[in-house]
Amino acid sequence: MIELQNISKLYNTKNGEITAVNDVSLTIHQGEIFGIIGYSGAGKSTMIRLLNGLEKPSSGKVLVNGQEISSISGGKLRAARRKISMIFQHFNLLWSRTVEENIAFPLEIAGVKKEERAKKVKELIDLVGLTGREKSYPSQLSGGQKQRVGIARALANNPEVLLCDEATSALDPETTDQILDLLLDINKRLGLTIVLITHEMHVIRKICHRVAVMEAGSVVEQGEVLRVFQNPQAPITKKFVMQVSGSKESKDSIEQILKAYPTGTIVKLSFVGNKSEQPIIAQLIKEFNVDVNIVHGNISQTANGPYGTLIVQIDGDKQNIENALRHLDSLEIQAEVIELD
Ligand SMILES: Nc1ncnc2c1ncn2[C@@H]1O[C@H](COP(=O)(O)OP(=O)(O)OP(=O)(O)O)[C@@H](O)[C@H]1O
Repeated sequence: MIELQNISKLYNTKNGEITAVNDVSLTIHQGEIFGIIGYSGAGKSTMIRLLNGLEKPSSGKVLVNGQEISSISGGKLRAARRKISMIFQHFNLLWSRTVEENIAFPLEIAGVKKEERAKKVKELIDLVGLTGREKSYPSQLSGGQKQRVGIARALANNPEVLLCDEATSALDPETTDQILDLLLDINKRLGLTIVLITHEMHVIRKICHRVAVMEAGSVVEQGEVLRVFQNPQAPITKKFVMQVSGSKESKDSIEQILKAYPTGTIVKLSFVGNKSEQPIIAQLIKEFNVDVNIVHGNISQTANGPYGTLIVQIDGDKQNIENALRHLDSLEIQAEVIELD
């Protein structure tokens, strides 16, 4: 439903030309939650502005529902943009208006009649869990509640796409999780397509179906979140995955266990879906007559199911270890022998 075809965006600055986005092609399907992750300066904000038609690409096309956002202007662009809504890191609420007046604002602009407006505002307040806070002003709300107002306001005109610009970056971890749960719920209930930009892999892991990783204006990797977690390719993707998989601790643990058990083979197992629930370790010990020490383990839930890594030391007869590794391979569990460098 959203297609970016060979998009580039150049800016002329007094220090010369800057390529903010460099030949990016992406397809975002209807009803999915698509994440764009990158460090500061990677080009994420520029991408969002290209998606909602605030900026025109220097070359390439942006298509939303078959309509070329990048080439229309005036009334046509305004009509197309009504179907694309946005929430922001710092909420962008009107401070002199109450919760219900903030949510009613886009409906007023669209010319919706008073009675219908009140009905819609009530519905939205219920949807985002703000019942009882209708008459509060933004200054009287917590960060999470402010973002709930932002979400309700963004949904007022029944958009087809919700763009989230670092929507949880100003929130503490617990509130972040609550807002992400709300976005997931809205995505499921309304079938709304959500595109979010973030620098936090936790956000991607928790709610996105697919992800694009950006570095210096380019998309260096994209794919299903589970696949990217299990098998990151680009060095920057590996760094992002490390943010949530605790690989740093595992390196320390491996050093410790190598000191304690200088024999055997250290293996990192990665598994997805219900393979993470099988009694794999018990099987290895029973069937292949090897000892298995658990060094480090971690299971994460993603929007597409569980993803786990387990680092183990397998010890015993060399042939038995090889057979055990072959068995893991046949279960389609990724087993990577690791050594410290
Ligand atoms: N209007 C502009 N004029 C000139 N350069 C710009 C403009 N907007 C962005 N840039 C440059 O383009 C590059 C990408 O910026 P962008 O804001 O899209 O990155 P980002 O990933 O969103 O980073 P951040 O999270 O820090 O905003 C940067 O080098 C930035 O300085």
